[in-house]
Amino acid sequence: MLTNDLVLKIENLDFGYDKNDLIYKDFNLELKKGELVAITGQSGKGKTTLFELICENLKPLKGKIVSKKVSSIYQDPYSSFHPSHKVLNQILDVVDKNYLDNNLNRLCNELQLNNELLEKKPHQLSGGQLQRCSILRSLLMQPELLLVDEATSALDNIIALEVMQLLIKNLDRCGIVLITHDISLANWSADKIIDLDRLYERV
Ligand SMILES: Nc1ncnc2c1ncn2[C@@H]1O[C@H](COP(=O)(O)OP(=O)(O)OP(=O)(O)O)[C@@H](O)[C@H]1O
Repeated sequence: MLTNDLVLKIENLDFGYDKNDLIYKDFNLELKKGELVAITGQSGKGKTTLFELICENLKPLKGKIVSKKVSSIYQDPYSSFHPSHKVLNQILDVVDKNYLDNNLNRLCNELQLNNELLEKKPHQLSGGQLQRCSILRSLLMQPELLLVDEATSALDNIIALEVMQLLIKNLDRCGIVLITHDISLANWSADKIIDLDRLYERV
């Protein structure tokens, strides 16, 4: 159980795909509602692996991970939608109807999405449009922990900045773990940066 404002607690985590080659060794992380932690590091350092562990797709070799309600936004939005169903149906399937009725228009405006796009199937949208749909769905799910994996890299610069601002605006409701290669984005947005190349924390 997580108390108070904590949305994620990782305690003494050991993990490696090979137990003789650990990616995480005695790793600890606590995140509260309202906080954004950025995970940076070169390719292959274990950023995606951390998300897989938090989502319980992988099991720690040692230690414990506890989180509140998680939603994820991935780099490739086509991987988060079923190709043969309309985007809107794939949002309706996972979102509370009352919350959707009260928030859909506001969020569509903020994400610069028009309703007609939601009536289409994923492959009929551009990567950037579908990514904004994926962000819309995640926010409508009212997560307490939002995992964001390079989600703005498919968007052009201005929209990427606006989307990051929108995510940060939602911080009063959740905590965010952001994977990024963009050090200036990490510096600008994060309360804490974990650099997997060095595994040190800066507050
Ligand atoms: N299913 C798997 N089985 C075995 N090894 C894996 C598996 N998935 C990833 N790895 C290895 O674990 C290490 C960490 O991979 P991970 O995908 O977490 O890195 P990353 O930091 O997210 O990289 P990138 O920035 O390229 O996405 C890499 O060396 C990778 O080859």
